[in-house]
Formats: sequence, structure tokens, C-alpha cells
Amino acid sequence: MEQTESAPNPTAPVLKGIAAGPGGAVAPVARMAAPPSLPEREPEVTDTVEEQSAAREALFSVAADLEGRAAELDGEAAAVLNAQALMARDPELRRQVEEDVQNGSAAAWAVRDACGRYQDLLLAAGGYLAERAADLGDIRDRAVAVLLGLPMPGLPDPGHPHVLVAEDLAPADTVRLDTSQVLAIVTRLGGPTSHTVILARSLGLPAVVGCAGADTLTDGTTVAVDGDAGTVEVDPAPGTAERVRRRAEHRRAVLSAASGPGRTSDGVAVSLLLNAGEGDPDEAAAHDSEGIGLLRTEFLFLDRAEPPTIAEQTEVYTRLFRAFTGRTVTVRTLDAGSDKPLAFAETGPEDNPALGVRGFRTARVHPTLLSDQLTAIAAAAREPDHQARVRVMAPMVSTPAEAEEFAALARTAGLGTTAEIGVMVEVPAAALLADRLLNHVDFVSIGTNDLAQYTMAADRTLGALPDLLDPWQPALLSLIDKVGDAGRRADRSVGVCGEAAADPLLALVLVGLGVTSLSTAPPALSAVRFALAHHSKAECRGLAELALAADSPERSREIVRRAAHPEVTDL
Ligand SMILES: C=C(OP(=O)(O)O)C(=O)O
Ligand SMILES: [Mg+2]
Repeated sequence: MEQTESAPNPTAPVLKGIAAGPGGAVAPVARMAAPPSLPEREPEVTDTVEEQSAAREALFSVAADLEGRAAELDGEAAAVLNAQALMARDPELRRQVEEDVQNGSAAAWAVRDACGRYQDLLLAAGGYLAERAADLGDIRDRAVAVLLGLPMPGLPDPGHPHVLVAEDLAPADTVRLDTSQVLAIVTRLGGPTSHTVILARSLGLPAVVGCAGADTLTDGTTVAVDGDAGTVEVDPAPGTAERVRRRAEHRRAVLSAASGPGRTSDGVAVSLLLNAGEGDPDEAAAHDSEGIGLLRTEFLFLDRAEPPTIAEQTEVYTRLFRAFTGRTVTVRTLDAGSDKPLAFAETGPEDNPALGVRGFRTARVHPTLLSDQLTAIAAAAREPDHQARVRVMAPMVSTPAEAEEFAALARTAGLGTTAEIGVMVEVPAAALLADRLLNHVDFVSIGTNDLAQYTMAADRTLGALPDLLDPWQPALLSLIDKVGDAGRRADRSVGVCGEAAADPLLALVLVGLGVTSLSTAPPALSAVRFALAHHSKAECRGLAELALAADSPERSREIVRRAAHPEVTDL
């Protein structure tokens, strides 16, 4: 509809990146302030003790600043800042800085070098750790600014609404974004699972990451950001700007009117659930959802030396079940290993950690971590003062035997009568034998983030292969079809809780493939609800067949876009 009203400006360069937060915006660019640079000449250190103390104080003041800001926030945002503060307080980092000073470096130089060495280690470790290298770079820049008396690097404040352009965004920046001023985010770096993406989605901001041309964008240049297509049009034609603006307004108005449980236009129920982690359970419960489809319990385990006790875990789960009384809460057991390493769950050196001891496999090496967690979930599920529909599921299950083993462990812990027991389908082996997995469990939930990486043999934390990780890949859809089919035949529920569920058009395809629940970050729910309400179950199946038959994700998306209801494609 509106897309035909204005032709794109043929001379306007269009930069490509990874679509990382849906929606669009047109506004002038404001670039993130450059990090402080050290003077060419390093001063001579005369008092080593004083210099060490200055370096220490700078790191502490950075940590205190992060903690202070975390205290004003809650949920995922606060957790991200507190984790970063912990890095600034890391005793080993401090020791290395002091050693560098002892060897003659001035404080700011010692901070730069020690952080640099740490960053190299994180980058070499890959996965989740590599993504934290940006957090450490931010700590370095802040501490150096403190030591040199320079302005703190950080967000621009041009005094008008803008598109924020940066090399990459540290969590400390992303959580401070004023969404009345920042209309969209564009970064040169960042992969599909980076903090920037997760936080941009939780703020509901359009975002394009991994945009190679972002460094050519200068302050004040007008850009049109399309967070669905992953494009940034520079100096767009007046028509384009108008179109994106009207589309954003239309989207806001339409979506704020959509509420209630998920239904296709002919009344077939599709549960709309939330992906949740750390945060206030009452706040999570305030979203218009039918419950939680994925509780990532790693937040209870990360950044600590010892695992949480059974009592500690029970308290957290109980609070959540109470807040969601009458609704579903799906607790995923600990997904440790690979991109989520834990100090107390060492699994030995691995050349390919994503193919190693992770997810449910961790229980082979550390069985008590899982049994304690199941005991805590069972204790919380038994609490009499909640009516939540409790579900428990294991990540990274690959075989029917593993599904059977997990179900037995859950029953032994006492969950047989108080919860539904399921497993995640995240590796092709599990998708191929989904019917046999379903002989042992009540439900399955497809983790499309991991299923994409294992289907396409492309590391999900790598920004370099976004096309292969595109959830519209027909091979991925074909595996989901297989799982949907198995669920239909066994009359069991099949959920999707990966990022794929957050794309309204793809959600229609997933429902057509037999998916019965969709779990996403809260801001994505209303668009998915709206899309469902405009299509019958049979229409969803028609779209699924079109998507499956395409040869590429681009074709798949385009064909479905053309065949879907215009009210939805114009959103
Ligand atoms: C939901 C998923 O799990 P996570 O992103 O936590 O690995 C997934 O892999 O799609
Ligand atoms: Mg996963």
C-alpha cells in the first residue's frame, strides 16, 4: 500500500545491516562521543604507590557510577549494569593494572593495557565472553576519562530527537537511552545476539546492527532507518521520510489497540507468551501476555562463584509463580556452557564449545546443578498460594533418550503431578525425531536461535554470517515443519521461543507450520497478536507452504509479505 506512494531516492545511498529491532524512524544522526585518547607522551611515574591508588580509585569510581545507575533501574537493564560493575571491580584486573604501574606505566596507560589484554582473552574465548569485550572497552574508556580529567565518553545530547549512531553500544549506554530523544539505533558492529539487540528489543526501538557503512554517517545527516529490512537510507527522498514517519505513527496507533489472548481470525488459540529473565515478577506480569514461555534461569547462576542454593532458587520461582497466578510459567533449566560459561560448572577445555558440553549435557558432568534446580522448581510449584500453570523444560536436548532422562529426573524431583514436562528443540537431531521426543514429554519448545546456528553451521554470536542465521531460511522452516507435524499427530503443544517468534510475518508462517505458542520479548507481542487476528489458520498454512517452497530467506520473506493481509504488511 504505502510502499508504492513514494519511490526511493535513486541517488540516496542505502546502507545494509542486520535487522535488529522492528519499526522505522527518520531523523538526523547524532554520533556517540569518541572514547578519550591518551596523549602521545606517557608521563614518568615518580610515586608508584600514589599512581596505583589513582588507578584503583578510577576503576572503583567507574564501578560505583554503574551501580548507582543500576539502582535507578530494574529488570534486565539493572542486571546488565551490575554485571559490568562487577567487571570493573574484578580483583585480577586490578592486580594487573597495579603490576603494570609497578613496571613503570602511568595509571591511565596501565588501565588501557590491562583492559586490552583482558579483552583479547575474552575475544579469543568467543561466544558470550567475546560479546562482553565491548563492556570491558567501556570500562577502560570511563576509567581513562576519570584519570585524565576528560569528559565521560557516552551518549550524545543534541537537544532534539535523533538516530543514535555508534561503533557499538555498551550496555551502560543502551540502558540510559532516553526513548523520547533516541528514535532508532544504528551500530557498525554487533551480531544478532549482542546486548544491543536484546536491549533495543526490550526498549521497542528500531535498530540496525552490524551496519558496515555506519562509520560514514555524520552528525546532522538525515537518515531513514528501517529496522525490519535492516536498511539505513541516507538523505532519503521527502516521500520516503514521510512514508516511514506515517508508518511509525500508524503502527503505534494500531498496536496500542490490540490486546488479549492470541487468536487467529477464525478463533484458533495461539498462546502469546513472554521471554523473561531477571527482573521484577510483578512488572513482567503487568504485560498483556498469557504467561512466560521461556524463563532464562541463567541470571540466577551467572557472575557468581557458587551456584544459588535450593532455598534461594525456590524463593525466586515462588515469587514468579505467584505473580503469574492463572497463567503459564515455563522454567527452562540452566543453559550453561558455550556462550554462557559458569565458574562452578567447568566442563574441560573444548575447541568447539558450541558443539560441546552445554545445556542439558552439562548435567552429565554436574548432575547436582540440575537436580537441585528441579528440586527448587518442584518446591515452588507445590506452594499452595499460586495457581500458575507450571512448565519445566531442558535446553539443548538432542535425542529421545535425553528427553526420557530429563522427564524421569523431573518426575523424581516431584514435578510429575505439579508441572508439565518438556524439552527444547534446538538441534536438528531433535527436530528430525520430534515425534519420538514427544513420546516422553508433554510439550516441546523450539529455540530457533540455536536451531538456526546448528542447521546452518553458522556461529550465532558471529556478526559476519547474518544471512545464514536468518530465521526465514527455508531449511530451518522445514525442520520446524517436521516438529509441528509431530506435535499435531501427538496432540501436544509446540512452542517457539527464539527471536523468530518476534517477527509478525514469520509468526504467521510458524503457526501455519503447527506451532501453538509464541514467546517473545514484551514489545513484540502486540504486533504478533495483530498479525494473527488478521489471518485464519488455513491462511497461515498457505503462507507456510509458500515460505517452505522458496529457495532463499529473502524470497521466502518477500513471497509471504506479498501474500499476507495488507493491514499486517503495512505495519
Ligand atoms: C530461545 C533460545 O535459547 P537461548 O537464546 O537462550 O539460547 C534459542 O536458542 O532460540
Ligand atoms: Mg538456545
